[in-house]
Amino acid sequence: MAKALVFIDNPGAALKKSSLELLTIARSLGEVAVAFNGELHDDVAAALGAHGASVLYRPSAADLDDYLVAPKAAYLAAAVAASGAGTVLLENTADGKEIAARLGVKLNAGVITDVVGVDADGTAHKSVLAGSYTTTAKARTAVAVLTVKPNSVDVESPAAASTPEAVTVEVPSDATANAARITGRAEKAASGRPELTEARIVVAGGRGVDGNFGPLGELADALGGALGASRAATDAGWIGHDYQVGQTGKTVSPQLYISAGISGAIQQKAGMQTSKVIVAINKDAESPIFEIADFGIIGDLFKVVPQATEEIKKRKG
Ligand SMILES: Cc1cc2nc3c(=O)[nH]c(=O)nc-3n(C[C@H](O)[C@H](O)[C@H](O)COP(=O)(O)OP(=O)(O)OC[C@H]3O[C@@H](n4cnc5c(N)ncnc54)[C@H](O)[C@@H]3O)c2cc1C
Repeated sequence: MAKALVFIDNPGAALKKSSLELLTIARSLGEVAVAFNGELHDDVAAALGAHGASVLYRPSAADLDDYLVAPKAAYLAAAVAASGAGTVLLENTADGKEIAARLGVKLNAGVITDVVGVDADGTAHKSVLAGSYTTTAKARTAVAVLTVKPNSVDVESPAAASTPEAVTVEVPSDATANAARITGRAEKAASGRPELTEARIVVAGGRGVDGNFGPLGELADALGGALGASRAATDAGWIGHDYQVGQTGKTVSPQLYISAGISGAIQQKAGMQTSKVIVAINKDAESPIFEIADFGIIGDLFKVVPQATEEIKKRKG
């Protein structure tokens, strides 16, 4: 039976939705193994079993987080060899893509990034050219490495849970020798909102918010969503660059993307066009954002957004 290996870097106290999505894809490809790095809580190990993992690989070294990603790629290559996996699945984050690239070089494996769907035979679907085309690609190498965008598949649990076997993988002794060591870390203040690239709902604002993200923040909170922004808004210093969606910002693919006061330039679309449902609020009926919106509201966001928030709160009770 074909085997798929899912890499989960620092699973934390509870599995992220994006990890569950990778496990769902892995199960459609064959037998599932997980290679993780960092601490593994008992209930997370149980959740991995409940989502079909039959083997859990842990690195022999506990200090991989002290380096940039190179040693993680070396560990993962060893885990691929131990598991005999034909497909490796990682998150489509900057780190995930760098690990994938390094793994591809180490294993002479085909690497496909920005994946939004995987068929049972390993054919990957990816969104390209600012989301205006979908392409299919299949690696012809013995091992395929795929990085998958969050919110690409619905999470499913298998009928029967397994009790995974724990296996320690020896990290090659030279893995850290030439790797860049991290010399400092500063934790970002938590917003209390979901992570932008993981959120099921994103409320994004552009130049039209004119420096005031307050009403959009209230809508995001009423919906349990994340806040996003166009580059015009981040460049103006109204909100941090972390919030930027687009070609030079983050790529999001939520179930619902609410765009307010954003014109819909190609570079903005590049980061959000694969959203399942797009709602646009703009006072200019000719704005290009309406070309890709599923629902459009022509109006002043400072009138529309608070009304929507109030109505949503009322209905939620
Ligand atoms: C190399 C490169 C990379 C780039 N990368 C990115 C990127 O990653 N992300 C990104 O977003 N952009 C990016 N850009 C910039 C992009 O080209 C646009 O300039 C930018 O997206 C415009 O932002 P905006 O839509 O907020 O502003 P504008 O284009 O100025 O649009 C503002 C909109 O708000 C509407 N509006 C104004 N007031 C209101 C109101 N009260 N109520 C409702 N609507 C209102 C207006 O009708 C208008 O449509 C990049 C550009 C380049 C050249």
